[in-house]
Amino acid sequence: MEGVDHLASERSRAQFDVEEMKVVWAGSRHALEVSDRISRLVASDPAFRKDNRTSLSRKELFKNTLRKTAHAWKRITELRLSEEEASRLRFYVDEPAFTDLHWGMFIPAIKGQGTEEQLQKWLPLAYKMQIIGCYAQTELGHGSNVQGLETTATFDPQTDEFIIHSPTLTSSKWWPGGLGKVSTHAVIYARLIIDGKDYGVNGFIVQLRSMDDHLPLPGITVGDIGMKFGSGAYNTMDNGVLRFDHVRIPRDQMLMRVSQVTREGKFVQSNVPRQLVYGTMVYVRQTIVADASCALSRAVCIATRYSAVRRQFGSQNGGVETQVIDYKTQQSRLFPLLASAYAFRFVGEWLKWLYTDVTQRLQANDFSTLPEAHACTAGLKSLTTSATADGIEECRKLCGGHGYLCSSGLPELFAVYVPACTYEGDNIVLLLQVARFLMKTVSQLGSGKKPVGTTAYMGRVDQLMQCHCAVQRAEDWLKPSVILEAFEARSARMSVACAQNLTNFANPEEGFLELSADLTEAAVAHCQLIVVSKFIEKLKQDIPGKGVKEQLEILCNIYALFLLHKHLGDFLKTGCISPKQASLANDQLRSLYSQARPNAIALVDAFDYTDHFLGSVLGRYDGNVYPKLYEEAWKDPLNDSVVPDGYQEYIRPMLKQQLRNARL
Ligand SMILES: CCCCCCCC/C=C\CCCCC/C=C/C(=O)SCCNC(=O)CCNC(=O)[C@H](O)C(C)(C)COP(=O)(O)OP(=O)(O)OC[C@H]1O[C@@H](n2cnc3c(N)ncnc32)[C@H](O)[C@@H]1OP(=O)(O)O
Ligand SMILES: Cc1cc2nc3c(=O)[nH]c(=O)nc-3n(C[C@H](O)[C@H](O)[C@H](O)COP(=O)(O)OP(=O)(O)OC[C@H]3O[C@@H](n4cnc5c(N)ncnc54)[C@H](O)[C@@H]3O)c2cc1C
Repeated sequence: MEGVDHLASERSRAQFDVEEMKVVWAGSRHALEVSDRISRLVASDPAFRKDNRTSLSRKELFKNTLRKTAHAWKRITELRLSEEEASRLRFYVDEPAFTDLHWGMFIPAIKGQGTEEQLQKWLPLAYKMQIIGCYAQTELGHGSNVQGLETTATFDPQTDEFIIHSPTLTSSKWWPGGLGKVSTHAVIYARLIIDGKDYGVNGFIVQLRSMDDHLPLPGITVGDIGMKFGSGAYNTMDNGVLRFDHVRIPRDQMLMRVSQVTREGKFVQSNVPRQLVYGTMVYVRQTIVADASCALSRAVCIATRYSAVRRQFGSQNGGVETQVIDYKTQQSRLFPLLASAYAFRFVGEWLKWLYTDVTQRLQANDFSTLPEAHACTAGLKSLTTSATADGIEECRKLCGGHGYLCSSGLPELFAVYVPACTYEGDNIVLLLQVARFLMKTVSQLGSGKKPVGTTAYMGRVDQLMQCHCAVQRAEDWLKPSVILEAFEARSARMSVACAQNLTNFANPEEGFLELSADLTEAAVAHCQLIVVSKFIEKLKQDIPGKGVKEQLEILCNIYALFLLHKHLGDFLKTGCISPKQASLANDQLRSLYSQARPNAIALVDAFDYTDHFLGSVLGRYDGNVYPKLYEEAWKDPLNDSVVPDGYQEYIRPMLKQQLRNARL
């Protein structure tokens, strides 16, 4: 029934002020106003339709993306949207495109690694999209091992130029988004060679295509690397391959904030750490954490609404059947994901603050917090993207068979999202960075150097190695101090155990390789502690609105106790809690699911997603699922004709053959 809200009774059960929760989710009243206005603007513009995406060929899909990005840019300029509004518009258009890399990596790379003169020259062009750029770091042979990149930038003192060259097949740039067909320019990463000496990997701005006819400039070979996972999905993006044959660029196109090359060919290292060459990755990893909460909340919104609509079993005497959301198994799979979406939102907010703080410190030549910022962005990127990718797939299963239909929105969401576990650093490689940071922290404990920030708890290692969890009744698990102590003790004990095991190896690097699986588990424990503690910190703030804080407390406890349940082996093995306390935690978790149940629909409404953005028949705001599923099926191109194309060639002869055989 059109116009009827099938979820109205669910909404009426909510025990909190949804409008105020929307403000908490958005981050501020202003952010909510902008998001709400821009999402409706996109949803009401037919140029941003996306319901036919999965049935287009690659070429049609790509051209469609070009059309949408051009239309988006037209609207941004016509309406004179601010940077914040423009970025919300691109987000709600919801189609991976070269613009993600232009705004998300090319511009930040120049901003972070360019000198003042370079910013003045390149940024105005990039902001007006008079040039389009990408971030070309990864090569066919090396992605994770950035030090292993092979592209060379050799200084020629005769002409005051760098010669950019791809010496081997494996040195071909491979993967950069926006490179294949669109970008006119790239920030490329290459080994700096002066007078035969290798000064390591640095960034260079290189023009790739003519500004007149878009043809590759001499010495440049460039193209798309081919179809990727899933129909539609990430195939809107032109991930590319790029080779250089002795391409010359002026010396002032090396990004020179971190290191410089003088006219005479002298290499000069600034007083900033070399690791700032990796700064763009720190920035993007931070944005990816915030994005994880968006992708997960979207899947959870679809699965929650559908779980309230869907009914199976349980009817007596012809009465209505049970809503699947009322099954405890459904709740125990769905509600931790709902809680995770909120948890990732808040840790993303905090990480943004951390990134801003480290950036300000760097400007004042204070580099002390850079290692922590690197560890936090790397670790949280890894943790949240892995959980989100798994969570989207779980949401598909929570929707039963219908979740497998493209019209559920979940297959495409999964296909677009899952590479987040790989890009911007493979998740295991990033956890190993966190583990290195933790091992360094543990090794310095006796030296009098006090750990700070997210490792401050390690300063209480003696107490954490011995403490006993105080839980006696299930409700004791609701105390934030109890939860924090259990997570801190688990993390500290796992790190210390790894550090002790490492001392059994004569060569520490060999030991690190041998113990790397344990080390990644210690890193996960540390990162989960960060997420739990930032959720708890968030709840210490003044949060207005009837019942809003109470709901967030329930979600925070669900998130923490779900992790405890999932990683029970860690907690028991390290002796942080007893089997009896584990069982009490489980009792408490069940009770929390019952408390979340009446609020579930309102908690996903608080994400404030339009039906256009969700792109899901199952997740419709009005819950009118079945008629729309039925309608959608008839729109499939296969249903354009009643008898399928191919009947005459293949089906009919087969049937006739069977008939002949039967007569014989
Ligand atoms: C783009 C817009 C994004 C918006 C997001 C919103 C929505 C997104 C949706 C769609 C868009 C998707 C776009 C995807 C785009 C993808 C882009 C890419 O993938 S770009 C390529 C990324 N590549 C990587 O991440 C490579 C991974 N490898 C590395 O980072 C490193 O090289 C390494 C693994 C860390 C290197 O390890 P190694 O041991 O060899 O280190 P060294 O180089 O020797 O360095 C040692 C010391 O330096 C410290 N370090 C390392 N990295 C950093 C850093 N980034 N910052 C600070 N410090 C760092 C390291 O810890 C060592 O320190 P010490 O131990 O010596 O103290
Ligand atoms: C959709 C997508 C978009 C991308 N966009 C860009 C872009 O715009 N620009 C760009 O420059 N790059 C881009 N990339 C490349 C991306 O950054 C790399 O693919 C990524 O960093 C992983 O590197 P790799 O491919 O070399 O993986 P590998 O390192 O080869 O990983 C293969 C396996 O080896 C394991 N492994 C590797 N090293 C270690 C180790 N030290 N210890 C234990 N295990 C290890 C990994 O865990 C993984 O299981 C993109 C990739 C994708 C998929």
